[in-house]
Amino acid sequence: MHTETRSNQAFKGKKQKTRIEDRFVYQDDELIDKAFDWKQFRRLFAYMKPYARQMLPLVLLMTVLGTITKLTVPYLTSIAIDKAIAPEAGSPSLKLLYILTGIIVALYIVQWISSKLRIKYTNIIGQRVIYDLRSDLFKHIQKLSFNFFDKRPAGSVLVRVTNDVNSLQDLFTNGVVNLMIDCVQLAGIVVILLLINWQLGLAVMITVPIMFFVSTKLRQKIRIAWQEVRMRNSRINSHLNESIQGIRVTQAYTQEQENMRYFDMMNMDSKKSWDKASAMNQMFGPIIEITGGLGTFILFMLGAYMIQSGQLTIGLLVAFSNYVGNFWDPINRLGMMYNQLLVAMASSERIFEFIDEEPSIADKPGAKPLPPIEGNIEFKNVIFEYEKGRQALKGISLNVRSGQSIALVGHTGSGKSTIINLLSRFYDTTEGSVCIDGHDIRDVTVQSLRSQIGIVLQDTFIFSGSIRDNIRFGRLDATDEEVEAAAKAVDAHDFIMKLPGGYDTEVEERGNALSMGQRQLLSFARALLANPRILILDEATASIDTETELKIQDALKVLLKGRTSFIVAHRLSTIRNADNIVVLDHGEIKEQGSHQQLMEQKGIYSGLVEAQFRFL
Ligand SMILES: Nc1ncnc2c1ncn2[C@@H]1O[C@H](COP(=O)(O)OP(=O)(O)OP(=O)(O)O)[C@@H](O)[C@H]1O
Repeated sequence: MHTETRSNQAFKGKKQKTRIEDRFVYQDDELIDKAFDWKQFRRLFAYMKPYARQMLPLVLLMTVLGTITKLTVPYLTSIAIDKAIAPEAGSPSLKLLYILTGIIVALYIVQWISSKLRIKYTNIIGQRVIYDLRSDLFKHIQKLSFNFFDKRPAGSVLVRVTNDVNSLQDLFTNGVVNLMIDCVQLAGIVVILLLINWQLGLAVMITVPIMFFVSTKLRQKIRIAWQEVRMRNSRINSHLNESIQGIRVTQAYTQEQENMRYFDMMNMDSKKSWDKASAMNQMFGPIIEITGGLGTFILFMLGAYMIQSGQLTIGLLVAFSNYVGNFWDPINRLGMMYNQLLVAMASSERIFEFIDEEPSIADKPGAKPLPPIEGNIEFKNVIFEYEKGRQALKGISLNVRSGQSIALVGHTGSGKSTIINLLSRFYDTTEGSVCIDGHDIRDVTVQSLRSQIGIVLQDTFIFSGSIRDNIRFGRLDATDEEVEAAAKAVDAHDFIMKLPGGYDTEVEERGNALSMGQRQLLSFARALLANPRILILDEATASIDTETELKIQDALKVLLKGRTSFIVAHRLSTIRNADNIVVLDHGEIKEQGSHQQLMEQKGIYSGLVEAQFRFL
C-alpha cells in the first residue's frame, strides 16, 4: 500500500522524459569500478582461506608442473634442430630425434593432466567461495529490518544477490589461478630468455611495457563499455520484473503500448551499448598483434645478425621465438586480470555494504527470551516517526488485558498498521515504550517475542509448495492431523479437498491459482496452528465475501478465543463484538470503548458506522 505512494513521490516534480529514463536506475548499483582497495581485497580473499589451505598447495604444484613442462618443450625443440636435424658438426641423428620427440609427447601428457587437475580444484575453490558469499549475504538480508527495505527497491536487493555475486564468480574460478599461472610463466620465460641470450632477451622485452600499457588502458575502456551493457540489461530485467508483476494493472488500464514504448527504449539502449562494446573488443586483437609483431620484428632482425656473427644458433632462435610467442598471452591476461579485479572491487563493496548493514531491530546485549506470555499489553505514550519529523503516531497510550480483543478503526493513514508494526517490533518506537506482561519488548529477544505473536495480513503470502506446507509454515513440527484440524477449524478443509490433489496440491509462488478468500483461509489455518497468545488480524477479512465471513465468524471465534487480539478492519461489521474499539485519527486515539458506548457517544465512530450503512 505504501510502495505506490513512495514511488509516486519519487517521480513527483520531474519531467515525463527524465521520469521514464530514471525509472529503473538504482544509483548505487551503477557504480562502474572502484580504486583498488587492499582492505576490501583481503576481506574478499578471506573467503578463500578455509579451502585454500587444503587445495591451494595442490593447485600451486600443478601450476608449477604445467609451466615447467610447457617451457621445456621449446628448449627441447632447439636441441632437436641444433643437434639432431641440422648439427653444425657431424651427421643428423634420427635416434636423438625420436628420443626428443618421445620426451616432448610425454611432457605434453603431463601438462594435460596437470592442467585438468588444476582446473578441477580451482573450480571447487571458486564454487565454494561463491556459495559461502551468497549464503552469508542471504542470511544477512533476511535479518535486516523493515526500514532497510523501505529505502530500497526490491530489484536493487535482487541485483546484489545475483549479478554482483556472479561477477565475483569469474574472479574466483579463473582469475586467481590464472594470475598465478601467468606470474610463474612470465618469470620462467624471463629467466630462460636472459639465460639463452641476455642481449636478445632485453631487446625483445622493450615491447613489454608498451604491450602492458595498451592492454591495460584499452581493456579499461572495453570493461566500462561492457559494464554499460550489463547495466542496461539489468534495467531491462527490472522493467520486465515490474511488467510481469503488474501485468493485470497494465492490461486493465490498457497501458500495453506505453509499456512497450519503455521497453523499446531500453532495448534499443542495450543494443547500442552492445554495438559499442563489441566494436571496441574487435579493436583489441589487432592492436595487441601489432605490438607483438614489433617484438617479433626486433627478435628476427637482431637474431639474424647474431646468427651471422656466430653468437646464436638457428635452434636457439626458434626456441626464442617460441618463448616470445608464449610471452604475450600472460601479459595480455594480466591486463585483463587487473580490470577484472577493479570490477570485482565494485561488486564486493556493494556486497559488503549489505553484509555490514546492522539490522536496526536486533537483540540488546544480554537480552533474555520473553517467558511464555499471558498477553497483557501496554503502549506507554508512544511516538513514532518513519521519517524524521513526520509523526505517524503522536503519543499513544493504550492498556490491553490478556484475552481482550481490540479493534483499531480510523481513516486511511491514521496509524493502525503502525501500531501493529510496533507491537511486533518491526520498528522501534521513537519515544515511549511497548510492554508485554510488564516486559519492555526492546529488552527481550526478537525471536521469543515474534514466536508468540501471530499475524494475518490482507495480502497473504503463499509460498511455492503444497497447501499442507503453506499451513505448516505456522509451526514446522505440526503433524498432518494437526494441519488438517486447523484447516477444518477455520472452514478451509472443504475447499482444499475440492482441489485436484487435496492438501498435497502444489500452489505456485504467491498462490495465483487460489482466490484471495481461499488464501486468507489458509493464513487463518496457519495462524491457528502457530497457536500464538497474541493474534493480529490486519484487514484479514477484507477479501472474504460477507456470506463467507458470516460463515467463518465461528472460525474466527475459535481463532480469537482466549487470545489477546488486535483487529484492523475497515468493514465495521467485523469488529462490532470487540471488547474495546480504538478510534484513531492522524496518529492519535480519539475515542475508545465498546460498540454500544461509542454509538451512544455519537462521535467519529458512530459517524463511520452510519456512513457505511448509508453507503449500503
Ligand atoms: N514505511 C513507511 N515509510 C514512511 N511512512 C510510512 C510508512 N508506512 C506508513 N507510513 C505513514 O505513516 C502513516 C500511518 O500509516 P499506517 O500504515 O499506520 O496507516 P493505516 O491506518 O494502517 O492506513 P490504512 O488503513 O490505509 O492501512 C501514514 O501517513 C503513512 O503515510
